[in-house]
Amino acid sequence: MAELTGLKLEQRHGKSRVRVARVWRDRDGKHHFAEWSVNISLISDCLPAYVSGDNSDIVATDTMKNTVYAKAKECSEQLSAEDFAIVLAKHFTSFYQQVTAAIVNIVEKPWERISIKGQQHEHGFKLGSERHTTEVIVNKSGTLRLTSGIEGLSILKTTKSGFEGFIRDQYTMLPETCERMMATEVTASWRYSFESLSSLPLKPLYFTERYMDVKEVLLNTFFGPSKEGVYSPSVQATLYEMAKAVLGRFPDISFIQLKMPNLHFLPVNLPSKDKPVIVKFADDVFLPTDEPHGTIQATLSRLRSKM
Ligand SMILES: O=c1[nH]c(=O)c2[nH]c(=O)[nH]c2[nH]1
Repeated sequence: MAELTGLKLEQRHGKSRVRVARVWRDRDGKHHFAEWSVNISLISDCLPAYVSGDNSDIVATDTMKNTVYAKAKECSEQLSAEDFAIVLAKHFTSFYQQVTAAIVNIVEKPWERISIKGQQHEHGFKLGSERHTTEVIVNKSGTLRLTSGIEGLSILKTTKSGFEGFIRDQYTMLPETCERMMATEVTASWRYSFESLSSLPLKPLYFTERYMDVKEVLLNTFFGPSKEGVYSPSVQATLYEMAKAVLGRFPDISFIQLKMPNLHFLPVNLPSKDKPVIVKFADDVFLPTDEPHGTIQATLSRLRSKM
């Protein structure tokens, strides 16, 4: 932020959607692979570029793009999207005197190792669905804010869901039910409690493992045990249970946000002029819709950090 005469300027500049893929080859022939789309945004002292056309303090966004490839090359061991974002943010804040903070976002493409005849393939991958996301904000002083997440996690259960006891008024048509489908596309993001570069865990792939574990906790809570499942009285209640399970299980997560649209499957009834009816709904034939849909979101955080 800079004060000009009677004006205030807040600015940042960066490069979006820098796509990079990296292969790491083990000595025994196994390959590891990641594909990332990287967004970089730098907060830097480059006021003259805005007010007098003097670019001498500008880190070119083209340089930012090239840095992604150079750092990907330098990372000779497989690393998480979080750690790659940290590598980049650390570089920008330490290498350039002008840069006071770097914000790096990464979306990882869900390439999953394929299995052929039950055996993990050495170098074959197929595209999955949900995506691993991360955002890191690093300041010159070494303070950090690290957020990770999931987007596009589409999940559905065909029973053990209902919605009853809600406000009824002159506009309420929705019948109460204790038997319905429940479908959503989860967007989750959670903040880690590490607040400086020096407090980050050193274990390789720590954040990749955490991502997998958080996803598992979210899914286990949504679905319940394989045979009996778990009853959901509302998307709200299930969302809360999911968020609570994550904070309960992972002491290094201080905050989680969940967005869970309620994707409706409407009962189909086809009346007939003559009896009997053509289709009488019996929890079997549905009309899937995504418009309009309910939007339910919440954040859950600790009042005091467990760390
Ligand atoms: O789980 C639900 N929560 C709602 O807030 C809501 N509103 C609605 O029409 N159906 C549902 N279902």
